[in-house]
Amino acid sequence: MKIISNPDYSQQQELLERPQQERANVETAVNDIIQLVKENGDQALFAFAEKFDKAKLDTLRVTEKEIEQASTLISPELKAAIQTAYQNIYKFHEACYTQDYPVIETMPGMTCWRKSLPIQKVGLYIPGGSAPLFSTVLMLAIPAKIADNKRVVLCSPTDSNGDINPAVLYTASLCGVTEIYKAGGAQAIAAMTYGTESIPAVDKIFGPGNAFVTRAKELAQQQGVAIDMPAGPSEVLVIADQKANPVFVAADLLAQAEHGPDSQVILLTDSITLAEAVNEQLTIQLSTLSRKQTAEKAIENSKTIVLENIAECIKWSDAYAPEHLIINTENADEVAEQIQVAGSIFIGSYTCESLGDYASGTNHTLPTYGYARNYSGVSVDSFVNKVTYQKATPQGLKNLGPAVEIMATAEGLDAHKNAVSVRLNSIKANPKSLPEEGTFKGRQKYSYETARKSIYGTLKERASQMRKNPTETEALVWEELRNKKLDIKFRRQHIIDKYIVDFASVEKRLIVEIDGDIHLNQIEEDRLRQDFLESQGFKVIRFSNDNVLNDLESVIETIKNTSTARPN
Ligand SMILES: NC(=O)c1ccc[n+]([C@@H]2O[C@H](COP(=O)([O-])OP(=O)(O)OC[C@H]3O[C@@H](n4cnc5c(N)ncnc54)[C@H](O)[C@@H]3O)[C@@H](O)[C@H]2O)c1
Ligand SMILES: N[C@H](CO)Cc1c[nH]c[nH+]1
Ligand SMILES: [Zn+2]
Repeated sequence: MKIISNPDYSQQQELLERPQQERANVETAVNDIIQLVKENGDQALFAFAEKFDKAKLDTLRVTEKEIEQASTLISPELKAAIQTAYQNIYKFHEACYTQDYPVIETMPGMTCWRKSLPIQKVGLYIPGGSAPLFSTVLMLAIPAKIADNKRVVLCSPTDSNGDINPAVLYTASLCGVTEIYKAGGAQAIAAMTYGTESIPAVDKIFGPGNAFVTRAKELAQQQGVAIDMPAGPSEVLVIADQKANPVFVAADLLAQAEHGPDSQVILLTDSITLAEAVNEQLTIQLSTLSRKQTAEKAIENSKTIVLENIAECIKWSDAYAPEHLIINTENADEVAEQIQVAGSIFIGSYTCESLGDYASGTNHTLPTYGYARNYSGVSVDSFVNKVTYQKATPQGLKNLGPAVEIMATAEGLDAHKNAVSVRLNSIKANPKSLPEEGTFKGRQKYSYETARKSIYGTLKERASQMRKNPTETEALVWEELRNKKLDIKFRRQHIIDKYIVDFASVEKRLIVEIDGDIHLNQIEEDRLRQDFLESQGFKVIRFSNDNVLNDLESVIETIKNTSTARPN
């Protein structure tokens, strides 16, 4: 690999340039392909399968039988490995996806919140030209599963027998994706953009691919279809110091070089000795690779840059905005902290990129070609839309309306102002007809009025189970509270927004919680819960199991006094 020693900043842009993609040829080819798919639908897809994949197809949808058969064609070891990866990826993606948002009362009576709603139809592209990337199925189908998109379709090219690689089919089915089509390249992207007789048009297209796929995705955006990001030829940048093992560094560079001749790998180091040792290793390791020629071509586009120190390497790495960044230095954690721009970061000499490519848990669908500056890798968030909600009570409108009227007038938008004014006038004209703030009438007394509607179904089931199986202390307290024994109507296991509280008097805005030992481990969680409940106007009193078991009488006395001290 070419070694450039101590360049100055004026050379930075030129040295960090990606290999020029053949823009003009790709552009013309992709435009023609898109046009033909738009005009001729499935027929165009059959013709392109024959032209590019040498496959004669008569249907595009993969049958159930083909999916079942695929499972018999791959080894138990591979299945077990895929399942290990599945679990890690699922665990990480589920944990990073925050579905619950706080309900914020921006002003008294004006509440706002935000919720993730799954995108209705999504299309996953799985590359299959030079290698069948079944690992990419995990990276796209798992977040789709967590997001719960209504329709998930998958396209991938076939081999010359007209078969999609069995590992791709097995993994798709493991992730619950069974609507699979035999279509590759720009034509698959065009099919998911416009729809054909067999393949549906989707709302958003995901997945990496070669230059044709990436360009087609960019063009799809002009037709109102969203895409995850430009995820083109794989690339890696390694920052390594003199202590790094040159065998490891060379292996990491080759791991991405073998993806395609258009891949690029960069080594930034402060040690010429390491740079030379890595070059020796590249020669040794290249000779053993099955994809030697591909990797060799990529290495021709690649370089080692020797800089004054690791601080300089960090600056140059940020300027390159790598898809993958491996930090193989003594103080790798500190270096990682200082990085500002990268798709995914691999820290320390044992964290090779292959771990993330397959199974660490993170996503390998990442922005290439410098797009790490402004795009993130795929996550569950990529599969949902965040919808905002707001609700004003009459008091909320009275509190906020006048400011909106003034702003609308200042913008010269009378109709906007009127939408507020007509309501304020109606409140003024009929003040008595309005419900009192904070009171619950008739059927509104039930949980679903205080629960968050979107999760009420789930919580209702849970609350009902909890009512059937109370803890010993809950049962003791309930005996004293039930049937308005304290002249207060209490509900047990009552749902308020996303929480189930032990006992609540909605009318008195009083909540009683009995804390078991588990609460010792969730102090922060309890605090957030309490803050929220208080923000909704509830007073929360807590008792420990011991309080209840040792002195139930004074527990009940406290509840009685607290509640009577807070009139409606
Ligand atoms: N950035 C990421 O997150 C990421 C992840 C995985 C893979 N990748 C990259 O994905 C790419 C996969 O590329 P691939 O080629 O192996 O598979 P691919 O499935 O993207 O492309 C194969 C298809 O390209 C089309 N094609 C081939 N030659 C063509 C031509 N001359 N004109 C028009 N269409 C043509 C064919 O239809 C073929 O089926 C690699 O570059 C790899 O580095 C990137
Ligand atoms: N390195 C690729 C992401 O850019 C992902 C991959 C799949 N299989 C092996 N590697
Ligand atoms: Zn890879």
